Amino acid sequence: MRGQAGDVRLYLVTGPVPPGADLVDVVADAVGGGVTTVQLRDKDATTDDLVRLGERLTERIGTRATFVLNDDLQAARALSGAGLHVGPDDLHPARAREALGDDAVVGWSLHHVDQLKDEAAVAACSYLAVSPVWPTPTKTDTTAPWGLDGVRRLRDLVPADLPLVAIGGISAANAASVVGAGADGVCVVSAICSSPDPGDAAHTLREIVDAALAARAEEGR
Ligand SMILES: Cc1ncc(COP(=O)(O)OP(=O)(O)O)c(N)n1
Ligand SMILES: Cc1ncsc1CCOP(=O)(O)O
Ligand SMILES: [Mg+2]
Repeated sequence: MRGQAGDVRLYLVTGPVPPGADLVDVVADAVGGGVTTVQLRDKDATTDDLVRLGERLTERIGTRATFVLNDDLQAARALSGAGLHVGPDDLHPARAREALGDDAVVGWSLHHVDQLKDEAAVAACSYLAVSPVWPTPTKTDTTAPWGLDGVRRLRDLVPADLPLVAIGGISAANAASVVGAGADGVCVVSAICSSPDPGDAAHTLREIVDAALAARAEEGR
C-alpha cells in the first residue's frame, strides 16, 4: 500500500536560515508562496527537539502542506499525520509503512538504480526521490549525482503512477529542466531557506514548476 503522496510539486526540505530569521516563519512564508510539502530535516536534532519544532511547524502550516519528518520514525509517530522520508541507509520503507499506517506519506531516496529491484520497498512508498540531481554544498555525503539523464532514466523505470521528485542543486534557474526530464516535483533546501524572501522564492519556483508540468501535459508526456 503506497499511501497518498500528497502534492509534491514544490517540496521544501528545511535547512539553515539566515541569522535572525526563525525557521517557523520561513516555512510559513514558503507555504504561503506555494510550497506543497514540507520535510523537517535537522541531522543534529534529538527526537525531542524534532517533535517540539514539528509541533510549532504543523500548527503554523495546518492543512496547507503535507508534513514529513526526515529519518526519525519516533518523531514522525509522535506528530499526528506526519509522514517519513528515508534513504537506503535508513529504516526500510516497508517498516516505515507498517509503523505509520496505510494513509501515511512514506518517501525513499534513490541513490542507486538497483534499489528499484527491492519491490517491497517500492510498493511501500508514496513517492521516490532522485537524490541528488546535481552536487550541492547543502549535502556533501551523497552518491554520484544523477544529472538530467538520470532523472529521465529513473522516470522510465519507476512505475508511472508513483510520483518521482528530484533534489540537489535545484533553483529557479534549472527547475524547469528537472520537470522537463520527468520529475513530478522539485525539492529544495537553500533556494528557499537561504533566500532573503522565502515567500517570493517559493512563489517563483512554484510558477516555474506549474508551467513546466503544464507544458509536459500538453506534450502528452
Ligand atoms: C525529498 C528528499 N530526497 C532525498 C533526501 C535525502 O535522504 P537521505 O539520502 O536519507 O539523506 P539525509 O537527508 O538523511 O541526509 C531527503 N532528505 N529528502
Ligand atoms: C537533503 C538532500 N538530499 C540530497 S541533496 C540534499 C540537499 C539539497 O539541498 P539544496 O536544495 O540546497 O541543493
Ligand atoms: Mg536519511
